[in-house]
Amino acid sequence: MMASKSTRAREICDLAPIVPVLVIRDADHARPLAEALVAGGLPALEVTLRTPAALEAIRRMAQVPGGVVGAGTLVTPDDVRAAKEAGAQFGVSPGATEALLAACEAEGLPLLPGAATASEAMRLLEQGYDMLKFFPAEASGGAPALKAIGAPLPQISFCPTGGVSPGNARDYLGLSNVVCAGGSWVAPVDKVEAGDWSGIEALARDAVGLRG
Ligand SMILES: O=C(O)C(=O)C[C@H](O)[C@H](O)COP(=O)(O)O
Repeated sequence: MMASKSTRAREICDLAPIVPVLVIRDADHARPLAEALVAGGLPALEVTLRTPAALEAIRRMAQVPGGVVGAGTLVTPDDVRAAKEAGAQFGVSPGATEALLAACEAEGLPLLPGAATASEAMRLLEQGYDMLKFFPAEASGGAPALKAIGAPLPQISFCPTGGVSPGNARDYLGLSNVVCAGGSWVAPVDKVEAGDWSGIEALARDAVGLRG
């Protein structure tokens, strides 16, 4: 049995029930946004590499006490190197390729790799990863699908992401193979653009209450 390569990713997923998935257009929003989410009880933050501001946002969020900032949307080895250089403490990818896994291992960046099927999850398990992102969660069958995958593969844990909302998060968080879930609803674009940091802190607090 290979040693787990997911030890650090699992620790990060254990920090809170929800990992905010962040799309940041203006790096000036990064620090107050991270402070609001951390204050609300969500310390693990995933900044998607989907905007030109993302790497600068990671740099700034990495300065926020109590936060653990990661880079999402890792697709290529160049993404991995850029994320690491910006100060990301973990990475998240929608799927997994040999090149991506090798780059994360070479850079020492803990990775939460994406899988949507039993075969994808089994291939990652063979390579030492037992904490995975279930993506796209709702489109792949939601909590019933993840529960069914977990029956024969109880040694793999998941962070479902994609379509997770306050309305369905409890369905996922109640599964024995779910450690946390990812979601963008805790940082809605209108609140970020308006600088409504207290509103975002309140959304984070509500998200923490989804477990239990
Ligand atoms: O960009 C990435 O790295 C992704 O993998 C996609 C995100 O995880 C989902 O877009 C979040 O989904 P929503 O919470 O439904 O908005």
